[in-house]
Amino acid sequence: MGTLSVDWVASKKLAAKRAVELGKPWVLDPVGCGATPVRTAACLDMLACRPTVVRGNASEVMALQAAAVAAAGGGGGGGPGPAGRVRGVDSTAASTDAVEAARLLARQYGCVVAVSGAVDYVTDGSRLVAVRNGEELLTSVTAAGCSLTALIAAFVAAAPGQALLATAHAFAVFGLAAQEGLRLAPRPGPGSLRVGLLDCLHLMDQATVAGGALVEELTPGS
Ligand SMILES: Nc1ncnc2c1ncn2[C@@H]1O[C@H](COP(=O)(O)OP(=O)(O)OP(=O)(O)O)[C@@H](O)[C@H]1O
Ligand SMILES: Cc1ncsc1CCO
Repeated sequence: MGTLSVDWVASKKLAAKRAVELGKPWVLDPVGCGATPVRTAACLDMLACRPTVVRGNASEVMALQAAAVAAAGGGGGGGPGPAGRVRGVDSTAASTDAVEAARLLARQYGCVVAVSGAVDYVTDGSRLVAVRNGEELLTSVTAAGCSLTALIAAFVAAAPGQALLATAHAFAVFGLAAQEGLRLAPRPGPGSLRVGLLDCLHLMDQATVAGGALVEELTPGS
């Protein structure tokens, strides 16, 4: 979502609508959804433009889902509840708490919804995939989540028919790059992590992904 100036919001909507017309996937990152009414309304407006994937932290996904239900005239308009309350752009809830909201949102909008956290969850409303390649220090790197969203967009653009698995593997690659970046860092802090993450994303190879990606399908019966 970034900055919500009038021109930016209008531009985002035009870009999303054109992408849909051209059959190109796009990803919504509902930054700070639930933090202010203006941000929530803007996120809902973007959701109506039919993203291929929504990627947020637990609080953002729960707030967006509650707002989507309210907008559709259903109950639940009273906000996301204590677990999903948003403090600025950071999550105050665990990703596990947002799985059901993610599933409902994915069903309502026919998109993939991904929740980042200690375990990352990705769902298309039917299937559910967990990714366990997280690195906790990433939460101290500003805009790590936004960068992850950009990586998801690249993966989904490369495999548009497989948005669920492309999203899950973007999480895995991002986490692996962070872990390796931290291992190679001169000091174990967020500044060094930021640089190490970029280096390791650039140097990522197939063997590292094949050997390290912890992507697990949790769909019942799978
Ligand atoms: N508790 C945690 N333990 C391990 N990894 C985590 C944890 N929380 C988040 N991550 C990882 O951090 C990355 C960013 O996710 P996060 O949920 O912090 O996004 P965000 O809140 O949208 O970030 P930002 O606001 O900085 O853009 C993801 O790759 C996720 O796997
Ligand atoms: C939009 C934006 N600008 C800096 S950080 C950030 C997103 C934090 O999630």
